[in-house]
Amino acid sequence: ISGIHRPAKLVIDQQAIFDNVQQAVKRLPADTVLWAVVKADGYGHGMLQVAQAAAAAGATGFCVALLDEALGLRQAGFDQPILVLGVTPANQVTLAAQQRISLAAPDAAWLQTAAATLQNSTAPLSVHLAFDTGMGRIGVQTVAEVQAAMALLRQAPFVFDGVFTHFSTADEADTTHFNQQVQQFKTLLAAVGQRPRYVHVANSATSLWHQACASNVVRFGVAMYGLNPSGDALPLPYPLKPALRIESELTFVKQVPAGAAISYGATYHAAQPEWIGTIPVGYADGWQRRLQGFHVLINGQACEIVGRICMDQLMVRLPEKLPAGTKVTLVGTDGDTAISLQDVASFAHTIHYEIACGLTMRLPRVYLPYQA
Ligand SMILES: Cc1ncc(COP(=O)(O)O)c(CNc2conc2O)c1O
Repeated sequence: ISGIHRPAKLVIDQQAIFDNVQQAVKRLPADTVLWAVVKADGYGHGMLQVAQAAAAAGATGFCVALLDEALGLRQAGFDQPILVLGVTPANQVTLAAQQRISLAAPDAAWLQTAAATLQNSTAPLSVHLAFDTGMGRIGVQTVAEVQAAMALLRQAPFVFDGVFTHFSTADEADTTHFNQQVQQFKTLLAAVGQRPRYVHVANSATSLWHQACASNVVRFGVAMYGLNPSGDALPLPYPLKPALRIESELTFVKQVPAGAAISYGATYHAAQPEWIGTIPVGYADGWQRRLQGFHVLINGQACEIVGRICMDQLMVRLPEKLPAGTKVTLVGTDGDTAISLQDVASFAHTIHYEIACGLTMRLPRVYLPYQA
């Protein structure tokens, strides 16, 4: 049930997605392609609409986390290469083979089970062997494990399409761990022998701040949404356009006397007679309770969120009496003030990835189209 009868929405600017991808494609090293990372419903922005704009801007493939997300892209008519970055249960890989979806292979044991699952499959399974070079999540870690996997990979039912790794500190100024991962990647890559078609290591941060080693695919996620992978730790080498705004309206306005309590737990008391506005957004929309004390923008002014954030509503202190229906900006620009997803994330002691992915489906998404 999306709340189209509620004045609250996510506005996703597909032109920003298009422009961010186009800028990145222009900067790709020779013989390198960009695959758009559209997992988690496009980091909350809408998987299909992001995929459409990214492909129009030059993305030649997609990365997702789950086979189900890949199937969603295929069902929507996307025919490009799709790589599932997470571990798909090895006994459920038949659909991937049938739908020409590439799967991450985490080790030889997985390959063994996948081969048994596919013994009657008419379609081969495209796999990318995952190297764990220091992310500590999935993949082979030693030359011996690479060799064990290679013994299975170069024969039916597999098409050995790629090897990849994932850097855990590419968005940090300290490059110690990053450099160790690069070295380990080179060691494991050497054990592969003849390289597969795709060799890839780069997330957004790597593509922005590092020369990706021996890699011919960039797995472009957070920067496509216009967000700095480092938060505000590292300066961007080129500008990115944030794609997401969150807009609502005041639904109720009242004046309260000094000492009046606001919201659950009566944790806020008006210090003097105050105008209080109610906004139809709450933690069930992903606007976390810990954002109490943060602010929204109304008529270009920051208005503090007062009292506990409810499931479906929150209250703010207004500078003056304002009519119900007054526009509210939770994320975006209002006059010469702005609230970024990073601002929200910082206040909530988290990262903008989590804020974006946490915006629930109850908030309707409105798309501003791109001009190719
Ligand atoms: C294997 C892999 N490649 C590429 C990306 C894209 O990274 P980017 O969005 O920084 O460009 C991710 C994002 N994975 C996650 C992002 O946040 N938590 C994650 O697990 C990933 O897990």
